[in-house]
Amino acid sequence: MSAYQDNEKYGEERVEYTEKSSRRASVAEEVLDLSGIEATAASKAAWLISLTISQAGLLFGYDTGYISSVLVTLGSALGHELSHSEEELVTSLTSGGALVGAVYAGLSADKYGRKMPIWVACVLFLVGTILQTAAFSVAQFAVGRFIVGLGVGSASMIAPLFIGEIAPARYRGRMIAFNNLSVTFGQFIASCLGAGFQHAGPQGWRATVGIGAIPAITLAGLLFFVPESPRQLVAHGKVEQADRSLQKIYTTSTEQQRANKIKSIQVSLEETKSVMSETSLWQTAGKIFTNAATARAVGTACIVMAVSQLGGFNTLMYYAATLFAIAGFSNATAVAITVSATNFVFSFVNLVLVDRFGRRIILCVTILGMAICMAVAAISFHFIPISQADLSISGVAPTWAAPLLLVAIVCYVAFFSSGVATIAWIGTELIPLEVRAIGTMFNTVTCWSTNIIIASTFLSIMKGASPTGAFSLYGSICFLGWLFVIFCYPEVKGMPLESIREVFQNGFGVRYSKQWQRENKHVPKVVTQTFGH
Ligand SMILES: O[C@H]1[C@H](O)[C@@H](O)[C@H](O)[C@@H](O)[C@H]1O
Repeated sequence: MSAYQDNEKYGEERVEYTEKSSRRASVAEEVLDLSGIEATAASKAAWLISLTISQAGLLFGYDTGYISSVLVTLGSALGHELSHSEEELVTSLTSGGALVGAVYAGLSADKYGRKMPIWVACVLFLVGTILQTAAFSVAQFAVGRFIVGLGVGSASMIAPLFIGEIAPARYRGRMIAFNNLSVTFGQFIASCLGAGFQHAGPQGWRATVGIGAIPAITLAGLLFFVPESPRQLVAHGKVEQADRSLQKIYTTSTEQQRANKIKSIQVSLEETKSVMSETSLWQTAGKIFTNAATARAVGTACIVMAVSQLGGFNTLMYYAATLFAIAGFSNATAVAITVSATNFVFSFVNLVLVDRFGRRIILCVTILGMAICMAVAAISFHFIPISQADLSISGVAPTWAAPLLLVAIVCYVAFFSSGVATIAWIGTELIPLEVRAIGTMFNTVTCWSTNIIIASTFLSIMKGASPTGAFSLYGSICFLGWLFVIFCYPEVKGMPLESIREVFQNGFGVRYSKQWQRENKHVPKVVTQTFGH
């Protein structure tokens, strides 16, 4: 059976599946018309464009990744040694900035297109980086961290959205997962450079921070060669430009196929507009909570995002070197590389597994794994004598305790990265179209607000409740998250949008989705997944 026939057969089933609602059926037919263009090979340009935009992810990763090594190498370069609360402040200010940046980018993206917010992010990255690199006071460093955060938030919101819009449907999952891979790659590079520049003297950290300016400049330059999102161009009535942009992405497409694609974009824009124009932004947001099915869909995405953050991963990303120094490792910045390296390597694993095995089974296995690893880390800490007053080592630990801690942390990161790290972002596929934009923003806001909680309380919790207490807390959150997934997370792998809507109609749809998966096991998947931050 040819790819086209496959699509046709699949389309028929999809239309049948959605015949309850004529409006949904008509949307399915619109999607059917795209089978031709979606079957054409993705051009080199499409990949190059995604690669370029993914640099925004790299910047997000780099700027959240270097703080771990910088905290332990700053010394008194900012006038005095930082107290634990100052460390928490400069760390969480980037998350705070990201929260503001994501909201701003989310609200203005439709007005200014996708490229402009990325350019703005590049400028913010650059200004924030210069301020930090040249800082001799905590205040200047803190302001720089906040400004960089604004860029991180904007990048975390726009890059996946942009990629989702230019990517041919067949490659969308991989292209967006690639963006997350760039985040983890940025974090990995940051920890390697941080460990390297530690040996360049007391001001070496300035080089680690300053290097972040390079990708910001190259991204700003390369962006001139990237076409604006066809969806954005159509939304602003620039149909001819949209056609040229599509031609670059689908090089072997015919004029008719591109016309169909543009028509389908117009239909989907109309749908969104008719819902949005009859209501204000707040009313649209209100819709999420007044419609039980929508509330369940958005709630599920946000809860999984919250688990990904409150489960404690970023305490390791931001404080790994501090933590390993507390646990008695002599070259803590080098040991901290294991965290970012594991994170990077296992995001490849997610990329390979997520469409094959589905989200639910991966989450069930990996979140439980995270909970168990946190419990082992808590037990290891129990045997390492740490004074709670100043988090310094105050005795001799059994020889197995620190290595066991390291193994537990590495396994935890592997579970995190191959599962909930990326799936938390993919979760926006659960959100119905009419509230997708605002729902996606809720998801991103959930990410950064829970991230702030983690980043600004880690050292205080370690001091107040002991390291064992802190890690038990994160382990318990993972365990609760696991229970949530078991009872409430439906499997929507390969499901058309119209069916995802049905999933949440009567409850969380775990059983419904299982049945759907069984019935559609052998149906080829085309134009079915939506991803995006
Ligand atoms: O998906 C990303 C990524 O995995 C990063 O490593 C992590 O720092 C972020 O918090 C997360 O949202």
